[in-house]
Amino acid sequence: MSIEIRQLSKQFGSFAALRSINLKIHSGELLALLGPSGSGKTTLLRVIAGLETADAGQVLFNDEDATDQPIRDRQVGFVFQHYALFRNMTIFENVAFGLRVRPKKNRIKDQEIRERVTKLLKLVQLDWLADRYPHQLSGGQRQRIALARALAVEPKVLLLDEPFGALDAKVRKELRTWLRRLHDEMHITSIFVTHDQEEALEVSDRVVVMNEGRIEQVGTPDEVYERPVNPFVYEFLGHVNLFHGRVHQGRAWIGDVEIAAPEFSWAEELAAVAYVRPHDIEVTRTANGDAALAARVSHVLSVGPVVRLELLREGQHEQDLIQVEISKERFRELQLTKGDQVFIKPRRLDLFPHQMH
Ligand SMILES: Nc1ncnc2c1ncn2[C@@H]1O[C@H](COP(=O)(O)OP(=O)(O)OP(=O)(O)O)[C@@H](O)[C@H]1O
Repeated sequence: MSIEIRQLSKQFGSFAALRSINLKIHSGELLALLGPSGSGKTTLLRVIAGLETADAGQVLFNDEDATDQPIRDRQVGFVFQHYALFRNMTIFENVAFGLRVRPKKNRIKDQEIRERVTKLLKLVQLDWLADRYPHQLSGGQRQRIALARALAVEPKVLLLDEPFGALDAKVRKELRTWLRRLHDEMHITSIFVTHDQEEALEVSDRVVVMNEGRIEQVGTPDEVYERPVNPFVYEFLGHVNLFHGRVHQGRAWIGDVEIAAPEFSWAEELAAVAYVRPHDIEVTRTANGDAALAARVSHVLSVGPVVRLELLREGQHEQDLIQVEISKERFRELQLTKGDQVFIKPRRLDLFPHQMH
């Protein structure tokens, strides 16, 4: 089922939770709604579900207007952050619930319910827990059961609101991979809300970055990470270093370091902010006669294959530490320890002249 959102707006009193949202979700896609707290992710999900009505705009399912369609006709399945499993029912009965409460004319036979529930429990790899009660399961297991329960009624759309939000980091990671695999098997159009960048980038086909009720950017994980359209997306997706500089006729300067910026050939003496990812900074022991920025190593974190350095530029404050990532091999070559002087140069950067926003 494809979904289209047209010019959707929603106010709570005088507060605008959604401001004229437009979005197309392809059939069979796994889409992440990513943004800071209060950016409108849950509200958008609830409007798509029919749990909330918008003040203006439309929701289309398979090109048909579903804006006024009641929730029971929308064929959506939900999974929320806090597993709302029924405590007094076995896991089996929890998954069967949606099928048992159907109106009589749509209800399937007991034998068929049994088969379908067993199949779903196998799908979420928890068929061995069928006779247990929710309190006898771990948090991660309960979320998988919540998903099986949502899938039982064969929804056309699956909506997940911070499904792994209440779980610890390790379980979250496992469930992410698991959700991705499950989606690849089922191909149900799915939208999940998260404020965790890594989760959105790792799991989804496309990411929708939201901020203050608006969509800032929509794209594949690679697109939004590698080519953010504005400073907000840049800062929201992973670590980024900010350098202040200037642009003039296709050249940019950060301190004495000069970098080609052909896309700004029109610029005349503009102040600019340069965004540089930690792995796009080159570190050397000596300046080799080139213009470079002098800095001092203030912290080294060398766990794993990538070494993270925190550097303090000369004349800058502690709060302006520069994060750099280099390979362990390069780190060994440089033999750096805390307090050493280094020279840095951005290898790749994105410039945002001040006048642009
Ligand atoms: N029923 C409501 N009444 C009044 N204000 C609301 C209501 N629901 C949401 N809001 C407000 O709308 C804004 C958007 O809320 P929403 O839950 O969509 O954000 P979110 O991006 O999902 O945030 P979070 O990650 O914290 O869940 C918030 O400022 C919230 O306080």
